[in-house]
Amino acid sequence: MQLYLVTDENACLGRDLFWVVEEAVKGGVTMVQLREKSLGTRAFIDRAKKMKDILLPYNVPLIINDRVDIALASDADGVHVGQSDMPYEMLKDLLPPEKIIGLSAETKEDVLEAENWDLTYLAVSPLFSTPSKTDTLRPWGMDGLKWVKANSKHPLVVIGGLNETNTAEAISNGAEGIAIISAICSAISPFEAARYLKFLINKIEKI
Ligand SMILES: Cc1ncc(COP(=O)(O)OP(=O)(O)O)c(N)n1
Ligand SMILES: Cc1ncsc1CCOP(=O)(O)O
Ligand SMILES: [Mg+2]
Repeated sequence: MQLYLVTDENACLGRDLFWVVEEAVKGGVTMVQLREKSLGTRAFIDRAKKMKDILLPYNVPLIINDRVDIALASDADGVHVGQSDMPYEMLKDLLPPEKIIGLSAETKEDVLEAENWDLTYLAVSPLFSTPSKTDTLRPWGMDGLKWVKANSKHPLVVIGGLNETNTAEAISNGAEGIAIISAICSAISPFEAARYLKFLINKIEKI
């Protein structure tokens, strides 16, 4: 079960992004996605390399949002793409076979199409509506998650509005990864927020 931190510098309340990420990892985050929407290519590569150096001692994989070139240049562990990013077939050709590939599914059609592909995970996106990303289609909701679980062969990550109040229910309905921006990045203590979410995940895993 993954506690998956997706970064957003704006959500970090003016605190250093690397500090926020390392605190979250110390608290129990098991995977990190570097999500940069306005950084130039060179600055993105530099940031990815620094992030990788920070994550390496914790054995936490680094995923790059959207950009396969940045993932290759920084030797990150994988890429997350959405429905308007690089198509799966091209990604598969460009990435070494051991790299992680995550894909967002926004519709039932996306879920069924992804059955043809060899993904590391499929993201149910967004599970709930969220101010952290507003250019989304209709949220799946818990009933939508149940449908995806019944119709997909892939491990499922949920994203959008996840926090300590709904993590357990998402796991009971089939999520194998909980992806989060604000409930960790904007927490007073990213360490404590991650620790509590990890505690909830461990608790439900034991049931
Ligand atoms: C884990 C995870 N799930 C979904 C998304 C959203 O990806 P996408 O639809 O490509 O939107 P952007 O993040 O690129 O704005 C994600 N990043 N991570
Ligand atoms: C990147 C992304 N993709 C779908 S929802 C979302 C934002 C999730 O942010 P939060 O955890 O703050 O709701
Ligand atoms: Mg994208």
